[in-house]
Amino acid sequence: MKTILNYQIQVLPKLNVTQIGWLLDHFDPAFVFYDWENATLKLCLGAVAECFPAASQRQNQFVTVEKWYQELKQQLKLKNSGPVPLVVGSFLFDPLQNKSATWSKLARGYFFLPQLTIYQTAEQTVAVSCASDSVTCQQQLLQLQQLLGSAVTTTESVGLINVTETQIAAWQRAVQTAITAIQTKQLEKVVLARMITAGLTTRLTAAEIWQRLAPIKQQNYQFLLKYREQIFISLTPEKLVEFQPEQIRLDALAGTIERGTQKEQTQLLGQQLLQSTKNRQEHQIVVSAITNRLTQLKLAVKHPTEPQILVTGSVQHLYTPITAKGKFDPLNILARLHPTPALGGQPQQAALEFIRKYEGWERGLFGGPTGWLDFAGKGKFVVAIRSALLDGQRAHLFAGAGIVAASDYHQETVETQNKMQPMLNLLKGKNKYE
Ligand SMILES: C=C(O[C@H]1C=CC=C(C(=O)O)[C@@H]1O)C(=O)O
Repeated sequence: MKTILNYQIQVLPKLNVTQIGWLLDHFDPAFVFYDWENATLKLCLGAVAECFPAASQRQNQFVTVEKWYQELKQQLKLKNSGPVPLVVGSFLFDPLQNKSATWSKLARGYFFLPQLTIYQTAEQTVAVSCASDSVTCQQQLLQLQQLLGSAVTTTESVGLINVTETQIAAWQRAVQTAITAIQTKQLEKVVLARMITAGLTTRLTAAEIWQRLAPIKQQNYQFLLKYREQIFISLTPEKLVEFQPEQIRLDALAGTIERGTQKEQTQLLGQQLLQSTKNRQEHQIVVSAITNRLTQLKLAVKHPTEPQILVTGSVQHLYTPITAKGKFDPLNILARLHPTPALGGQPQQAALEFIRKYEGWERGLFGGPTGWLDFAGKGKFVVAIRSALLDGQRAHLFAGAGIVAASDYHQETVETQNKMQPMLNLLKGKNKYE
């Protein structure tokens, strides 16, 4: 007999950061996603159903989620209006990379249909409770009310110890190898990333991490995914794709320069970035690849001819907003787009093989699409860069840089350092992010 999934909606008072943190600590799995573009927050707690996108290497991770999502869609009795349940989670960057111990619990990627989804906008906060029967839906809403009433702040003072990067010399050699491969036309571009590992004096809870992440007001998406006590967080400026009915919006983001301490200096550096041939080339490869892939799917693609500047907390980027219209299947779009040359390279397969061979560690969820998809034609996925994996008293931080023929490994090292800085500050508990 086919299972039926019900859901119920309840309006709530606005949640504060303490309450959000409290809920994150009380549920596993838990996911929170703050979207700076429309100032909305989605808080997803407990699982009605789960999916591990890369559980089998034989099947494409997007196909696995598509099948699971379609089954859920058939089970859901969708109402005509109001908020609806979502599926949320993270795909792996590359399921074919060699496995390491780092990503233990999250090594197959992770998606779930939440028991409770809380939508918070400037105007209202609404909870959607989902379960196989209406009594459970009610109980979940009651439990939520009780937890919200008992929320207290937890603050840990954490120190960083042993910040290590065993592979820095190897990474710089890989950058040199990439430059040679590009100069000899084996590749056009490849993105190489670094991982640093830090010991923490104490284990950080999801609540504590969210209390540090949430106040960071930059043009960044913020998310936290907790699964069996492993916590993956990101402060990413890069939207991969936003799905709206018959329209998608994307970002081409590639080409980087530092930002200044003063506004004028930042603007001057921005001008320099716009005039840099190396960065323009790095950027154009991404715009062309996205445009080609979408055109092949018979979508009508539009974008400005000149890139703009996007300023984040520690660096600034060349940025081109892209829109595409037509009929599409969201998971097929994700499968075609990921990885764009902003995270993989060009040509895509040759770049992936280069990364597998030379990067020397497992990217796991770093650089993968993370986000949500509802059952009414909407969704949004960001690229999980400027991210960190917290596992007990250990933190792994990740950041990469696009390598083209004119790259210089010293500059790419500084660039990746700058990209990691906001996450390092967060772990150190520094609060000057504005
Ligand atoms: C791969 C990362 O950044 C990408 C996104 C924007 C700019 C990039 C660059 O200029 O290299 C990268 O392609 C990262 O932050 O880990």
